[in-house]
Amino acid sequence: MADDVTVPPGVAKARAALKDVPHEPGAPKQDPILVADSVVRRFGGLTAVSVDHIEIQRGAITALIGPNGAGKTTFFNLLTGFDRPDEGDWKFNGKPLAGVAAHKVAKQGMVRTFQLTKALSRLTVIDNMRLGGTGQKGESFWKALIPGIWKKQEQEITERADELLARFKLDAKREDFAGSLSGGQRKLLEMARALMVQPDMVMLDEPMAGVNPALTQSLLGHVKSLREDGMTVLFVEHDMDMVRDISDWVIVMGQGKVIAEGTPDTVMADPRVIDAYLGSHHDGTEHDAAEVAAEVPGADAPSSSSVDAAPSSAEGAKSEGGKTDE
Ligand SMILES: Nc1ncnc2c1ncn2[C@@H]1O[C@H](COP(=O)(O)OP(=O)(O)OP(=O)(O)O)[C@@H](O)[C@H]1O
Repeated sequence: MADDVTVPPGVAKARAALKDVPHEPGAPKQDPILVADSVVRRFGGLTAVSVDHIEIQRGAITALIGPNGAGKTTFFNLLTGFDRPDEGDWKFNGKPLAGVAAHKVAKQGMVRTFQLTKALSRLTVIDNMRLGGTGQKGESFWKALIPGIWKKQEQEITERADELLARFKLDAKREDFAGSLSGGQRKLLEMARALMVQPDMVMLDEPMAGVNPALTQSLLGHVKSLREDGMTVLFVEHDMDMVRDISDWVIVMGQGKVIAEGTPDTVMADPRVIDAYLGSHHDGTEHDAAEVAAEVPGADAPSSSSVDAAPSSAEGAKSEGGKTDE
Protein backbone atom coordinates (compact mmCIF):
# COMPACT_ATOMS: atom_id res chain seq x y z
CA MET A 1 0.00 0.00 0.00
CA ALA A 2 1.30 3.40 -0.96
CA ASP A 3 0.33 5.10 2.29
CA ASP A 4 2.15 2.42 4.33
CA VAL A 5 5.13 4.79 4.30
CA THR A 6 3.31 7.08 6.69
CA VAL A 7 1.91 4.37 8.95
CA PRO A 8 2.75 5.28 12.57
CA PRO A 9 5.03 2.80 14.38
CA GLY A 10 2.30 1.57 16.77
CA VAL A 11 -0.02 0.72 13.87
CA ALA A 12 2.74 -1.02 11.92
CA LYS A 13 3.69 -3.09 14.97
CA ALA A 14 0.09 -4.11 15.69
CA ARG A 15 -0.55 -5.02 12.05
CA ALA A 16 2.63 -7.09 11.85
CA ALA A 17 1.74 -8.95 15.04
CA LEU A 18 -1.72 -9.81 13.71
CA LYS A 19 -0.74 -10.51 10.10
CA ASP A 20 -0.63 -14.30 10.37
CA VAL A 21 -3.32 -14.78 12.99
CA PRO A 22 -6.08 -17.04 11.65
CA HIS A 23 -9.47 -15.38 11.31
CA GLU A 24 -11.34 -17.73 13.63
CA PRO A 25 -12.84 -17.60 17.13
CA GLY A 26 -10.25 -18.02 19.89
CA ALA A 27 -7.31 -17.52 17.52
CA PRO A 28 -3.92 -17.55 19.30
CA LYS A 29 -1.98 -14.26 19.17
CA GLN A 30 1.75 -13.65 18.85
CA ASP A 31 2.06 -11.79 22.16
CA PRO A 32 -1.22 -11.81 24.10
CA ILE A 33 -1.53 -9.45 27.06
CA LEU A 34 -4.78 -11.13 28.11
CA VAL A 35 -5.74 -14.80 27.78
CA ALA A 36 -9.13 -16.04 29.00
CA ASP A 37 -10.47 -19.60 29.16
CA SER A 38 -13.90 -21.10 29.69
CA VAL A 39 -15.48 -17.94 31.11
CA VAL A 40 -19.13 -18.48 31.99
CA ARG A 41 -21.60 -16.09 33.61
CA ARG A 42 -25.21 -17.11 34.14
CA PHE A 43 -28.13 -15.00 35.32
CA GLY A 44 -30.72 -17.54 36.48
CA GLY A 45 -31.46 -19.69 33.45
CA LEU A 46 -29.75 -17.31 31.03
CA THR A 47 -26.12 -17.87 30.04
CA ALA A 48 -25.00 -14.30 29.33
CA VAL A 49 -21.33 -15.20 28.67
CA SER A 50 -19.80 -18.49 27.58
CA VAL A 51 -16.39 -17.73 26.10
CA ASP A 52 -14.23 -20.80 25.42
CA HIS A 53 -10.97 -19.02 24.66
CA ILE A 54 -9.91 -15.51 23.84
CA GLU A 55 -6.55 -13.78 23.41
CA ILE A 56 -5.96 -10.04 23.15
CA GLN A 57 -2.85 -8.92 21.26
CA ARG A 58 -0.55 -6.56 23.19
CA GLY A 59 -0.19 -3.09 21.71
CA ALA A 60 -3.17 -3.45 19.36
CA ILE A 61 -6.62 -1.86 19.32
CA THR A 62 -9.23 -4.61 19.52
CA ALA A 63 -12.96 -3.98 19.14
CA LEU A 64 -15.52 -6.16 20.85
CA ILE A 65 -18.74 -5.98 18.87
CA GLY A 66 -22.01 -7.88 18.69
CA PRO A 67 -25.73 -7.29 18.68
CA ASN A 68 -27.63 -6.06 21.74
CA GLY A 69 -27.59 -8.63 24.53
CA ALA A 70 -24.59 -10.54 23.09
CA GLY A 71 -22.79 -10.39 26.45
CA LYS A 72 -20.15 -7.74 25.70
CA THR A 73 -20.74 -5.60 28.80
CA THR A 74 -21.05 -8.63 31.05
CA PHE A 75 -17.72 -9.96 29.70
CA PHE A 76 -16.12 -6.53 30.27
CA ASN A 77 -17.43 -6.46 33.83
CA LEU A 78 -16.04 -9.92 34.51
CA LEU A 79 -12.58 -9.18 33.15
CA THR A 80 -12.28 -5.95 35.13
CA GLY A 81 -13.48 -7.43 38.43
CA PHE A 82 -16.86 -5.70 38.56
CA ASP A 83 -18.68 -9.00 38.35
CA ARG A 84 -17.74 -12.59 39.22
CA PRO A 85 -17.90 -15.49 36.79
CA ASP A 86 -19.57 -18.81 37.53
CA GLU A 87 -16.57 -20.46 35.88
CA GLY A 88 -13.42 -19.42 34.12
CA ASP A 89 -9.82 -18.29 34.33
CA TRP A 90 -7.86 -15.52 32.76
CA LYS A 91 -4.37 -14.15 32.92
CA PHE A 92 -3.26 -10.60 32.40
CA ASN A 93 0.43 -10.06 31.77
CA GLY A 94 0.83 -13.70 32.78
CA LYS A 95 -0.82 -13.23 36.19
CA PRO A 96 -4.12 -14.90 37.12
CA LEU A 97 -6.83 -12.26 37.52
CA ALA A 98 -10.09 -14.22 37.65
CA GLY A 99 -12.19 -13.19 40.64
CA VAL A 100 -9.80 -10.37 41.61
CA ALA A 101 -11.54 -7.19 42.83
CA ALA A 102 -11.76 -4.21 40.50
CA HIS A 103 -9.34 -1.90 42.35
CA LYS A 104 -6.70 -4.65 42.38
CA VAL A 105 -7.25 -5.30 38.66
CA ALA A 106 -6.53 -1.59 38.03
CA LYS A 107 -3.34 -1.85 40.11
CA GLN A 108 -2.21 -4.70 37.86
CA GLY A 109 -2.46 -2.32 34.91
CA MET A 110 -5.85 -3.13 33.40
CA VAL A 111 -8.28 -0.25 33.70
CA ARG A 112 -11.69 0.52 32.27
CA THR A 113 -13.42 3.80 31.65
CA PHE A 114 -16.56 4.69 33.49
CA GLN A 115 -19.41 6.89 32.61
CA LEU A 116 -19.53 9.83 34.98
CA THR A 117 -21.93 9.08 37.81
CA LYS A 118 -24.04 11.81 39.37
CA ALA A 119 -21.68 12.03 42.34
CA LEU A 120 -18.63 12.51 40.11
CA SER A 121 -20.50 15.12 38.07
CA ARG A 122 -20.61 17.28 41.20
CA LEU A 123 -16.83 17.24 41.52
CA THR A 124 -14.55 19.49 39.52
CA VAL A 125 -12.64 18.14 36.56
CA ILE A 126 -9.32 18.21 38.44
CA ASP A 127 -10.82 16.43 41.47
CA ASN A 128 -12.16 13.71 39.18
CA MET A 129 -8.66 13.29 37.83
CA ARG A 130 -7.08 13.20 41.31
CA LEU A 131 -9.60 10.59 42.37
CA GLY A 132 -8.63 8.51 39.33
CA GLY A 133 -5.05 8.63 40.58
CA THR A 134 -5.73 6.97 43.89
CA GLY A 135 -4.88 3.27 44.02
CA GLN A 136 -1.96 3.67 41.66
CA LYS A 137 0.52 0.88 41.05
CA GLY A 138 2.83 0.60 44.05
CA GLU A 139 0.72 2.75 46.34
CA SER A 140 0.35 1.28 49.81
CA PHE A 141 -1.87 2.00 52.76
CA TRP A 142 1.09 2.33 55.17
CA LYS A 143 2.92 4.77 52.95
CA ALA A 144 -0.24 6.86 52.83
CA LEU A 145 -0.04 7.28 56.61
CA ILE A 146 3.35 8.99 56.47
CA PRO A 147 2.65 12.70 55.78
CA GLY A 148 5.85 13.47 53.82
CA ILE A 149 5.36 10.61 51.40
CA TRP A 150 1.66 11.30 51.17
CA LYS A 151 2.22 14.97 50.31
CA LYS A 152 4.79 14.11 47.67
CA GLN A 153 2.48 11.55 46.14
CA GLU A 154 -0.41 14.01 46.13
CA GLN A 155 1.78 16.53 44.34
CA GLU A 156 2.78 13.92 41.75
CA ILE A 157 -0.86 12.97 41.23
CA THR A 158 -1.81 16.61 40.61
CA GLU A 159 1.10 17.08 38.20
CA ARG A 160 0.10 13.99 36.24
CA ALA A 161 -3.53 15.12 36.24
CA ASP A 162 -2.56 18.52 34.83
CA GLU A 163 -0.38 16.93 32.14
CA LEU A 164 -3.25 14.70 31.06
CA LEU A 165 -5.77 17.55 31.11
CA ALA A 166 -3.47 19.51 28.80
CA ARG A 167 -3.05 16.50 26.50
CA PHE A 168 -6.83 16.01 26.29
CA LYS A 169 -7.38 19.76 25.92
CA LEU A 170 -9.43 19.92 29.08
CA ASP A 171 -7.06 22.22 30.99
CA ALA A 172 -9.36 25.21 30.49
CA LYS A 173 -12.10 23.20 32.21
CA ARG A 174 -9.89 22.29 35.22
CA GLU A 175 -12.03 23.99 37.86
CA ASP A 176 -15.42 23.40 36.19
CA PHE A 177 -17.85 20.84 37.52
CA ALA A 178 -17.59 17.65 35.48
CA GLY A 179 -21.37 17.73 35.12
CA SER A 180 -21.11 20.90 33.03
CA LEU A 181 -19.05 19.19 30.30
CA SER A 182 -20.54 18.21 26.95
CA GLY A 183 -20.92 14.52 26.02
CA GLY A 184 -17.66 14.49 24.08
CA GLN A 185 -15.72 16.29 26.80
CA ARG A 186 -17.03 13.77 29.33
CA LYS A 187 -15.68 10.95 27.18
CA LEU A 188 -12.30 12.71 27.09
CA LEU A 189 -12.37 13.10 30.86
CA GLU A 190 -13.28 9.42 31.32
CA MET A 191 -10.31 8.44 29.18
CA ALA A 192 -7.93 10.90 30.85
CA ARG A 193 -9.01 9.70 34.28
CA ALA A 194 -8.37 6.06 33.35
CA LEU A 195 -4.82 7.02 32.33
CA MET A 196 -4.06 8.33 35.81
CA VAL A 197 -3.11 4.80 36.89
CA GLN A 198 -0.61 4.46 34.02
CA PRO A 199 -2.23 1.28 32.71
CA ASP A 200 -0.90 -1.28 30.23
CA MET A 201 -4.38 -1.95 28.91
CA VAL A 202 -7.34 0.42 28.64
CA MET A 203 -10.86 -0.88 28.22
CA LEU A 204 -13.30 1.60 26.76
CA ASP A 205 -17.03 1.16 27.12
CA GLU A 206 -18.77 2.73 24.11
CA PRO A 207 -16.36 5.63 23.72
CA MET A 208 -18.51 7.22 21.01
CA ALA A 209 -21.81 7.23 22.90
CA GLY A 210 -23.20 10.74 23.15
CA VAL A 211 -20.38 12.32 21.17
CA ASN A 212 -21.06 15.02 18.60
CA PRO A 213 -19.58 14.13 15.17
CA ALA A 214 -17.48 17.31 15.45
CA LEU A 215 -15.58 15.80 18.39
CA THR A 216 -15.37 12.31 16.88
CA GLN A 217 -12.03 12.81 15.14
CA SER A 218 -10.43 14.25 18.24
CA LEU A 219 -11.63 11.30 20.30
CA LEU A 220 -10.47 8.77 17.71
CA GLY A 221 -7.09 10.52 17.65
CA HIS A 222 -6.76 10.11 21.40
CA VAL A 223 -7.59 6.40 21.26
CA LYS A 224 -5.04 5.91 18.48
CA SER A 225 -2.43 7.79 20.50
CA LEU A 226 -2.81 5.24 23.31
CA ARG A 227 -1.57 2.59 20.87
CA GLU A 228 1.36 4.80 19.88
CA ASP A 229 2.21 5.06 23.59
CA GLY A 230 2.45 1.24 23.69
CA MET A 231 -0.87 0.64 25.42
CA THR A 232 -3.32 -2.09 24.51
CA VAL A 233 -6.91 -1.00 23.90
CA LEU A 234 -10.03 -3.16 24.07
CA PHE A 235 -13.31 -1.37 23.40
CA VAL A 236 -17.01 -2.14 23.11
CA GLU A 237 -18.72 -0.06 20.46
CA HIS A 238 -21.87 -0.03 18.33
CA ASP A 239 -20.60 2.65 15.96
CA MET A 240 -19.27 0.60 13.03
CA ASP A 241 -17.56 3.61 11.41
CA MET A 242 -15.40 3.92 14.51
CA VAL A 243 -14.75 0.17 14.61
CA ARG A 244 -13.61 0.23 10.98
CA ASP A 245 -11.52 3.35 11.48
CA ILE A 246 -9.42 2.43 14.49
CA SER A 247 -9.45 -1.33 15.07
CA ASP A 248 -6.54 -3.60 14.24
CA TRP A 249 -8.65 -6.59 15.18
CA VAL A 250 -12.33 -7.26 15.80
CA ILE A 251 -13.88 -9.91 18.05
CA VAL A 252 -17.58 -10.59 17.57
CA MET A 253 -19.82 -11.95 20.31
CA GLY A 254 -23.23 -13.50 19.74
CA GLN A 255 -25.38 -15.05 22.47
CA GLY A 256 -22.50 -15.02 24.94
CA LYS A 257 -19.99 -16.75 22.67
CA VAL A 258 -17.19 -15.53 20.42
CA ILE A 259 -18.58 -16.19 16.94
CA ALA A 260 -15.94 -14.54 14.75
CA GLU A 261 -12.56 -12.80 14.85
CA GLY A 262 -10.47 -11.02 12.28
CA THR A 263 -9.57 -7.72 10.71
CA PRO A 264 -12.48 -5.25 10.42
CA ASP A 265 -13.04 -5.90 6.71
CA THR A 266 -13.16 -9.70 6.94
CA VAL A 267 -15.30 -9.74 10.05
CA MET A 268 -17.84 -7.32 8.66
CA ALA A 269 -18.23 -9.42 5.52
CA ASP A 270 -18.56 -12.66 7.52
CA PRO A 271 -22.02 -14.23 6.99
CA ARG A 272 -22.02 -15.53 10.60
CA VAL A 273 -21.66 -11.96 11.83
CA ILE A 274 -24.38 -10.62 9.55
CA ASP A 275 -26.64 -13.49 10.63
CA ALA A 276 -26.02 -12.75 14.30
CA TYR A 277 -27.03 -9.11 13.85
CA LEU A 278 -30.07 -10.05 11.77
CA GLY A 279 -30.93 -12.82 14.25
CA SER A 280 -30.99 -10.28 17.05
CA HIS A 281 -33.97 -8.73 15.28
CA HIS A 282 -35.90 -11.99 15.06
CA ASP A 283 -37.67 -11.16 18.26
CA GLY A 284 -41.18 -10.74 17.05
CA THR A 285 -41.02 -6.96 16.90
CA GLU A 286 -41.07 -5.09 13.66
CA HIS A 287 -37.96 -3.26 12.62
CA ASP A 288 -37.49 -0.70 9.98
CA ALA A 289 -35.23 -1.99 7.14
CA ALA A 290 -32.92 1.03 7.47
CA GLU A 291 -32.64 0.42 11.21
CA VAL A 292 -31.52 -3.17 10.64
CA ALA A 293 -29.16 -2.20 7.82
CA ALA A 294 -27.57 0.49 9.97
CA GLU A 295 -26.69 -1.96 12.71
CA VAL A 296 -25.54 -4.90 10.59
CA PRO A 297 -21.81 -4.42 10.01
CA GLY A 298 -21.60 -5.84 6.48
CA ALA A 299 -24.94 -4.65 5.21
CA ASP A 300 -25.33 -1.76 2.82
CA ALA A 301 -26.16 0.70 5.49
CA PRO A 302 -26.44 4.37 4.70
CA SER A 303 -22.84 5.08 5.74
CA SER A 304 -23.36 7.50 8.53
CA SER A 305 -22.08 7.45 12.08
CA SER A 306 -25.09 9.40 13.14
CA VAL A 307 -27.38 6.54 12.17
CA ASP A 308 -25.21 4.03 14.00
CA ALA A 309 -24.59 6.26 16.92
CA ALA A 310 -28.20 7.22 17.48
CA PRO A 311 -29.10 4.38 19.88
CA SER A 312 -25.78 4.73 21.70
CA SER A 313 -26.25 8.46 22.13
CA ALA A 314 -29.63 7.93 23.65
CA GLU A 315 -28.20 5.28 25.97
CA GLY A 316 -25.32 7.50 26.94
CA ALA A 317 -27.59 10.38 27.80
CA LYS A 318 -29.89 8.05 29.70
CA SER A 319 -27.24 6.36 31.80
CA GLU A 320 -25.06 9.38 32.41
CA GLY A 321 -27.94 11.68 33.12
CA GLY A 322 -25.92 14.17 31.14
CA LYS A 323 -26.21 16.05 27.95
CA THR A 324 -24.90 14.92 24.60
CA ASP A 325 -23.03 17.22 22.27
CA GLU A 326 -26.01 17.48 20.00
N1 LIG B 1 -27.56 -8.23 36.10
C1 LIG B 1 -28.22 -8.96 35.21
N2 LIG B 1 -29.25 -9.74 35.57
C2 LIG B 1 -29.92 -10.49 34.65
N3 LIG B 1 -29.63 -10.52 33.34
C3 LIG B 1 -28.60 -9.77 32.92
C4 LIG B 1 -27.85 -8.95 33.82
N4 LIG B 1 -26.88 -8.30 33.11
C5 LIG B 1 -27.03 -8.71 31.83
N5 LIG B 1 -28.05 -9.58 31.71
C6 LIG B 1 -28.49 -10.26 30.49
O1 LIG B 1 -27.35 -10.86 29.92
C7 LIG B 1 -27.36 -10.75 28.49
C8 LIG B 1 -26.10 -10.06 28.01
O2 LIG B 1 -26.21 -8.69 28.37
P1 LIG B 1 -25.04 -7.63 28.10
O3 LIG B 1 -25.50 -6.33 28.65
O4 LIG B 1 -23.74 -8.17 28.57
O5 LIG B 1 -25.04 -7.58 26.51
P2 LIG B 1 -24.33 -6.51 25.57
O6 LIG B 1 -23.73 -7.28 24.44
O7 LIG B 1 -23.43 -5.64 26.35
O8 LIG B 1 -25.58 -5.69 25.05
P3 LIG B 1 -25.70 -4.13 24.63
O9 LIG B 1 -24.94 -3.98 23.36
O10 LIG B 1 -27.18 -3.96 24.43
O11 LIG B 1 -25.16 -3.31 25.77
C9 LIG B 1 -28.65 -10.02 28.16
O12 LIG B 1 -29.64 -10.96 27.83
C10 LIG B 1 -29.00 -9.29 29.42
O13 LIG B 1 -30.38 -9.08 29.54
